[in-house]
Amino acid sequence: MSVLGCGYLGVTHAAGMAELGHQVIGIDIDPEKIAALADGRVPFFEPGLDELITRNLAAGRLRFSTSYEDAATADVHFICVGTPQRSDASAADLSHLHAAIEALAPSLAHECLVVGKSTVPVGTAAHLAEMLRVLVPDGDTVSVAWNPEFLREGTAVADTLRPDRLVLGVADTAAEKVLREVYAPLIEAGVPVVVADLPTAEVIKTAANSFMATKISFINAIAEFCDASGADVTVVAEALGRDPRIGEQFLKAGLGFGGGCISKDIRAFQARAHDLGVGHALAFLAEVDAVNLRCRDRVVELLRKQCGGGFAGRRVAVLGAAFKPNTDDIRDSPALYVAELISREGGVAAVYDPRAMGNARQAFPHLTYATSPLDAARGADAVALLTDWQEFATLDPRVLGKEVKSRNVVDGRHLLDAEEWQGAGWQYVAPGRPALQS
Ligand SMILES: NC(=O)c1ccc[n+]([C@@H]2O[C@H](COP(=O)([O-])OP(=O)(O)OC[C@H]3O[C@@H](n4cnc5c(N)ncnc54)[C@H](O)[C@@H]3O)[C@@H](O)[C@H]2O)c1
Ligand SMILES: O=c1ccn([C@@H]2O[C@H](COP(=O)(O)OP(=O)(O)O[C@H]3O[C@H](CO)[C@@H](O)[C@H](O)[C@H]3O)[C@@H](O)[C@H]2O)c(=O)[nH]1
Repeated sequence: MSVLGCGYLGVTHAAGMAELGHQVIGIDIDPEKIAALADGRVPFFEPGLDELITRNLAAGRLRFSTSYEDAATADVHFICVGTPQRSDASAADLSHLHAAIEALAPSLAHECLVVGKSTVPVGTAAHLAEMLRVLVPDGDTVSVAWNPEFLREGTAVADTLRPDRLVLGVADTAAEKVLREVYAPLIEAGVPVVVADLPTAEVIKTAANSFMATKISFINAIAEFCDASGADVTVVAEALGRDPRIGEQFLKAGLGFGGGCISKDIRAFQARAHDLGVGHALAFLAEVDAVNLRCRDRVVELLRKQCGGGFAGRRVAVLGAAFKPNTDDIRDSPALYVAELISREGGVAAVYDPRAMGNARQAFPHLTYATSPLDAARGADAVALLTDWQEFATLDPRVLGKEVKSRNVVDGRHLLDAEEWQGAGWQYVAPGRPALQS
């Protein structure tokens, strides 16, 4: 089989499929990425992925190439290219997807299945099937399926090898049979399968991300309400989460969601709803987005207060650059948004992240970069905890307290032990916990 697009999703999927015993070739247009992968070097940080790739390269089940011709003999082609937000609109940019289909089509001369995994607006699978009918020499032999992916960065390997469910979006039973064969080891191990038609499979993915976004923004809206009413959002969330109908996951308030998926997916979902004449049905997602973006500004405001009303001439230790822990991905990172605002207002944002320093430096070269949390804290007017890396949870507030100019901390991820930090003489503040701020 082939995997087209070797980014966070594609390379994990390629290695995962090889681990299941398939012969896999990963194709990408980025020659540096392919050279690194062929050499067993993963161009980003994802726990456990190096070992998976090294093992499957050595076993001869996994190869990488920049040439679509090398994918010609495969009978299943997984499409994993990016579908980012368009630069001029909230809709998804499908140009990489179209380019991949155009590049693949001339090589398709025998019966095969093209399986989309990228997250797309409903109707995309049907459009790609139409493109293939026109572009492929004997177009009838190619069918299209949609198999959306639910992996999370940071746990991508486990999510691929032990998914919660497999969604098989198919137009006929032949495609379903092929996908059941591809995933046979997982299905035999008990992974539930949901078989759907193509539009349903496409909608399942964007609905899933929209639900998670809504849950996070719900608790962040409650956090705003807590700030006004004197309640504590962490206790509210704990009590809500104990109800199995609500569930405890995705109820962590703070800085809100970022990353390369959720925000762009809820925007693309709304754009598609507008196209289909049902914009009103998903209008609430605009509010979900707005609540989420407000979280970042609310954390900036807490920091501004701690810095005496403005950032000019102040130094803030920014702990975290990745959009979440256990990844080096900084796409739409709330932490870097906050750092950037501090810097723009004349402050020094001294950033430290265990894994994302390289990416952050490249995208935000004008920020200041520290070699450790202590180095970031040296002479700081405030410490901002913005990504919930476990190594930040165990920071000793007494040790850090010796480095800073003023013992001010904003816990944007509700990670730190408020009592411990207050006991060590810090002014601890966190969104949605107003009682701690007096
Ligand atoms: N990252 C995740 O956790 C995740 C999870 C589920 C679904 N998704 C979805 O998967 C898709 C990919 O996301 P990602 O995070 O892996 O993006 P990414 O930007 O990390 O990777 C995309 C890759 O596609 C390559 N590419 C672009 N055009 C190509 C072409 N014509 N042919 C071959 N390769 C091409 C790029 O060079 C890049 O390596 C998106 O639709 C995303 O929404 C991502
Ligand atoms: O209670 C919570 C949970 C998460 N987050 C934030 O939400 C963002 C997204 O987190 P997560 O969903 O774990 O990360 P992703 O790797 O972006 O994964 C999401 O996006 C992927 C791409 O579509 C999907 O495959 C996954 O199922 C979906 O969880 C991060 O910034 C988190 O810090 C919170 O603020 N509070």
